[in-house]
Amino acid sequence: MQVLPIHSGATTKECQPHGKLIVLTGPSGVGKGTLMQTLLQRHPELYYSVSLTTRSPRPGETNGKNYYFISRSKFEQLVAQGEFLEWAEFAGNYYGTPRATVLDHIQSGKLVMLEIELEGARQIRASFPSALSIFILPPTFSELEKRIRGRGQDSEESIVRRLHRAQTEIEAADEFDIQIVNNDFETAVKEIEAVLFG
Ligand SMILES: Nc1nc2c(ncn2[C@@H]2O[C@H](COP(=O)(O)OP(=O)(O)O)[C@@H](O)[C@H]2O)c(=O)[nH]1
Ligand SMILES: Nc1ncnc2c1ncn2[C@@H]1O[C@H](COP(=O)(O)OP(=O)(O)O)[C@@H](O)[C@H]1O
Repeated sequence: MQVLPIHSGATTKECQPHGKLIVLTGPSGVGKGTLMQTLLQRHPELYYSVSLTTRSPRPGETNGKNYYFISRSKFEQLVAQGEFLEWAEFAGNYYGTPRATVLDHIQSGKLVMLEIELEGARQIRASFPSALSIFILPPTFSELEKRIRGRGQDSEESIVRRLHRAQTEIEAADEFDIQIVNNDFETAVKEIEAVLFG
């Protein structure tokens, strides 16, 4: 009689490849979006989680690519339904990370990238301790202001709110796993690549 082997140890679920959650945070204008774009171009295997926001699209922004642009009432409904992994209000608008798509992609073995502000990054640290968080710092505060103004896409009111918030955000840099100064752009990309890919 043939005896069937008894399997112990890992379940089927545990045998599946597991991805990782990577959080990129830092003040507005520091270069997070530009760094992320470059990383995605160079590493198409990364999965970028497109957030939902109540902010209006900037010229050139596309629904579903940069953000999903939705109304405040829709956003609040999704919050009530528990659809966000994290969410926060920033400079008068809501921003949030869709829970289901992110968890699905981690489960399927992807490196999932979030580009989010401080409060959301703190929520991820609390609810997802295995996530790796990277804080992007400007070389100086005046360079940060130069970048936000140079981008030329925000109203004066919005710029002032972002700069005010930036001071608090920069003070929180040490809460995160890794700090990278985005002074020379290419150096900063290489430093993030070293963190992601060893
Ligand atoms: N908490 C949270 N913050 C987000 C999310 N998506 C974007 N943000 C952050 O919200 C802030 C404002 O984003 P945005 O209006 O696009 O302005 P920008 O970062 O100055 O270009 C930035 O710090 C983003 O990183 C999200 O899903 N959750
Ligand atoms: N290392 C850098 N040196 C100079 N300018 C930069 C650098 N990184 C990004 N920038 C510029 O700074 C501005 C803000 O960058 P952006 O990616 O929109 O920031 P964030 O997404 O953090 O708000 C953009 O005009 C971008 O081209």
